[in-house]
Amino acid sequence: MAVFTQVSLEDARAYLADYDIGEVLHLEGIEEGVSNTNFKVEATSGLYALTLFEAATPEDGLPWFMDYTLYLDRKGYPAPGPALKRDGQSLGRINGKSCALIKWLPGRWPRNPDTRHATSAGEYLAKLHLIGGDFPQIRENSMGLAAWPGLIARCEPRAAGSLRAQDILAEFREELGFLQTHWPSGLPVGAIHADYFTDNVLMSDDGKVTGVIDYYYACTDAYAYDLAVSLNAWGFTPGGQPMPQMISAFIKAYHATRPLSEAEVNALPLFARGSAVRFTLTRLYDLLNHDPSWVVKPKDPEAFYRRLDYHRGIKTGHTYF
Ligand SMILES: Nc1ncnc2c1ncn2[C@@H]1O[C@H](COP(=O)(O)OP(=O)(O)OP(=O)(O)O)[C@@H](O)[C@H]1O
Ligand SMILES: N[C@@H](CCO)C(=O)O
Repeated sequence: MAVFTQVSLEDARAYLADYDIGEVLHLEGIEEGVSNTNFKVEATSGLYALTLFEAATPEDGLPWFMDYTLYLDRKGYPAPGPALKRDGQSLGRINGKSCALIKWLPGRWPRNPDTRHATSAGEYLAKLHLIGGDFPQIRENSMGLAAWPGLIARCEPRAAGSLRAQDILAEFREELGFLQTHWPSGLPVGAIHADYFTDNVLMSDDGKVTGVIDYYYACTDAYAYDLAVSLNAWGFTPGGQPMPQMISAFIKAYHATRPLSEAEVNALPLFARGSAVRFTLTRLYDLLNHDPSWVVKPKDPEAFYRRLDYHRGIKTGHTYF
């Protein structure tokens, strides 16, 4: 469940009085999600999501996230742009947390995605880069290559009690050396989503993208890195086994919409290794610091760890096609 902070209908009405959204009719806590508190808001002017930002979302990134999603929304991309208060602000505070009222987007994220879903998702990732890539504000990737040594160090104290975690961290220290030496540079860079997982892509019943949500890791980085993150998210079974037909459907649709340069294709295996390390580490950190009394279940780091071996065996990015 993802209602970490309670908000009553009265609290919400008092806060939302600063917006021109009509009367607030209904407020419903959203069970899904692991990072922030979300409510569905029904007002006479339509549906919205009220998000309260919890500790996992960096406070100093909030203005960037709001401006970026507003930019995307205004350019016609299906992003949940923030509603603005009468004073023009998109951010506020409710019950001690920073919050935003954002557009409610239709659709449901695909529970059992097939190549049809992967095709539409690949097309919309490319559109995100084409439409929003030139967003003029810069935000460093706080979960990029430079952050991984620190993430390993933060996992280490808790890993003392787990031989498996120690093995993974020892291997990652070596892998990191390789990634740092070979990390591609000089590729096209712009605003990227950086967390384009199936549960962040809403779709219609016929498998077409209707909304892309959750921009709270978005940043300025290589488009090909965003593609590698997404291939890891869409192209593997929940247990971490590759599904080459899903990888192929996703990358072909991406390439048909935003053609990749040869240098970008060549960078993909390394970027995919890096992204496998990134998500294994954040999941491992969450698992090592998990308190069994918490209702949110930690995600499985092993499933991401398994992706690493697959990408190590890929000699050229053309294999993904
Ligand atoms: N703008 C929106 N439009 C429609 N549905 C939304 C919107 N925002 C959130 N939701 C719904 O709420 C659920 C949880 O939201 P979200 O994934 O953003 O939670 P989170 O805790 O911030 O993220 P995560 O679990 O990925 O870290 C989504 O799966 C979606 O069903
Ligand atoms: N998408 C991430 C979690 C939230 O960013 C994961 O699956 O590990």
